[in-house]
Amino acid sequence: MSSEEGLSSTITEWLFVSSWWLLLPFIMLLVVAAFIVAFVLLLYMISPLISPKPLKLNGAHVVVTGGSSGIGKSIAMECYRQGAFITLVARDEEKLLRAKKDVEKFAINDKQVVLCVSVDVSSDYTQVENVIKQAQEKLGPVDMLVNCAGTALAGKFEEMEVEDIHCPFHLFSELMELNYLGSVYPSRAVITTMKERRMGRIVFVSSQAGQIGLFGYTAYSPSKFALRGLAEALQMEMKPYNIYVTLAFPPDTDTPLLAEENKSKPLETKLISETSGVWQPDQVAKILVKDAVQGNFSSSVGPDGYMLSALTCGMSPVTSITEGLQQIVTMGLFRTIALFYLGSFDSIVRRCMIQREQSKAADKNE
Ligand SMILES: NC(=O)C1=CN([C@@H]2O[C@H](COP(=O)(O)OP(=O)(O)OC[C@H]3O[C@@H](n4cnc5c(N)ncnc54)[C@H](OP(=O)(O)O)[C@@H]3O)[C@@H](O)[C@H]2O)C=CC1
Ligand SMILES: CCCCCCCCCCCCCCCC(=O)[C@@H](N)CO
Repeated sequence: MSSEEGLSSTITEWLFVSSWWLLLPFIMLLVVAAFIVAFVLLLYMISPLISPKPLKLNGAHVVVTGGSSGIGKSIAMECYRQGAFITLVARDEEKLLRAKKDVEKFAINDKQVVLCVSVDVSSDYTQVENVIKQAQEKLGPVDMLVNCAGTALAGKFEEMEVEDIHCPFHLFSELMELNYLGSVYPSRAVITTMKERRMGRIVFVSSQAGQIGLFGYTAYSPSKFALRGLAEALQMEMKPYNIYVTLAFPPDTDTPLLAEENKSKPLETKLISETSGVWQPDQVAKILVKDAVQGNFSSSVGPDGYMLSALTCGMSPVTSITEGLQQIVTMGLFRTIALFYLGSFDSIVRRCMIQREQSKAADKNE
């Protein structure tokens, strides 16, 4: 037997006798995996085309409504720390001046300025337009607007603000006016210049209660959900002009507003909100500013915030490949987890109701 014959018979033997084809599924799996890896790599290669160019805060003019307290003040401090010029907008002038002093502590050069303007962002568009004009004259065109002025009140639907006979739904319209229109007006006032300059950032501060409707937030949640519609529509209009919109969803944050809100918060709302904990305004501000600078559409805080944003992304714009891939992969898993959360929220509500009825019955018996 020649050596050639020997070789071919070994090959035939290997092909037909040994069970190499058992490996076939694994080989196919490998090929599929290789394709997926190549696809993801390709996506990453084109990602700079999708992701916006980061905004340079150094020397930029940042307007923060609600900048005299809480989250807004922390946002102003964070931007100042990165070299920005700040305009603080709120009503109470004394509070504004105190906040200005706090923000100025974070200066990184001696050219930086903090300007205070007192206006109600929700009552009259012309007034808002005028103060924005004044601010632009003093500190230059607005590079970033943060709409943070807002308020909250929790309570049961049928128990809120019935004492005002002229407008029984006073609270509902008030929250809509401040939280929604109070963000529309300043945004409208800065958008023309931003479009002309082909640059800018607009931030809306919604809430986790703007992602899910929660017990006690029948007035508050809608005012925060409304911001999402505004942000999505505005982003689609503004993208070709290189203007990026960020919608932030903070969890409970340790501010004067939360303290005030807690005084009258139903027990159900308290117990449900505890799920995602209480955060510090500095933590929230740092994340928000980073996302706004990068031009990310949504900004969330903490693991619950992350899950909630991935779960409720819907048709909102995607600003990075990583974000899109994460949403695709995690959607089903997060919905599964969410069902357990929803079950536990329902049982909190039921338990509180039973407890209330029992204590009512006990009171009657006395
Ligand atoms: N704290 C929390 O748990 C969370 C808060 N948020 C949202 O974050 C935003 C800020 O909240 P937070 O920092 O806690 O609140 P604060 O009450 O601490 O600050 C609110 C700021 O808004 C200003 N403001 C209120 N009404 C008006 C108005 N009509 N015109 C102009 N400025 C106004 C206030 O100043 P002045 O009264 O002098 O006008 C103040 O500077 C709100 O939109 C809130 O809904 C979202 C999620 C969680
Ligand atoms: C996978 C699914 C995860 C689900 C997690 C759900 C967590 C729900 C927590 C809701 C907290 C609401 C905070 C509202 C804060 C606010 O806006 C007011 N404090 C304003 O003052």
